[in-house]
Amino acid sequence: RESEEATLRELRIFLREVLSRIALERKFRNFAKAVDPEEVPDYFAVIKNPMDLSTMMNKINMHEYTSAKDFLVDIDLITSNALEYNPDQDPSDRQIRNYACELKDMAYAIIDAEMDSDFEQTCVDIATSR
Ligand SMILES: Cc1noc(C)c1-c1cc(NS(=O)(=O)c2ccccc2)cc(C(=O)O)c1
Repeated sequence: RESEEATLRELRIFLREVLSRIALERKFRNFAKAVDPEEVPDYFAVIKNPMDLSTMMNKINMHEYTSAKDFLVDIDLITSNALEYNPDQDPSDRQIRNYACELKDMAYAIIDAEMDSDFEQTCVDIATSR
């Protein structure tokens, strides 16, 4: 229905705005693009489901998110991948883990504060009705 398309359009506009705010932060620069196998040769042997902010922007534009919940699944993946690939005590592992946790917290905080729960439920209902 037209109104359903209007609702999903509004969701995409909101999710692009959330991603844009996150991607502005310098501390999240290593999550902005896919890990480069030239830079991190064994990454894709360890991490089976890579995810990054630019891939998420592409997924928004491909209409692959039908609710904020779907969007947060990929945010969680960015974070869990960073924790999995960078588990050691050394400062560089610890720093990327901290930034990954801050990215997750920022995404959840924005959505909890700015996403109307009725709007989210409407999005979920549209997805389940399809
Ligand atoms: C992400 C990520 N997950 O595990 C690790 C380890 C990283 C990660 C990846 C890179 N280099 S990269 O070429 O793949 C890249 C650069 C800029 C944006 C996105 C990726 C550098 C660093 C770093 O700390 O300097 C960390």
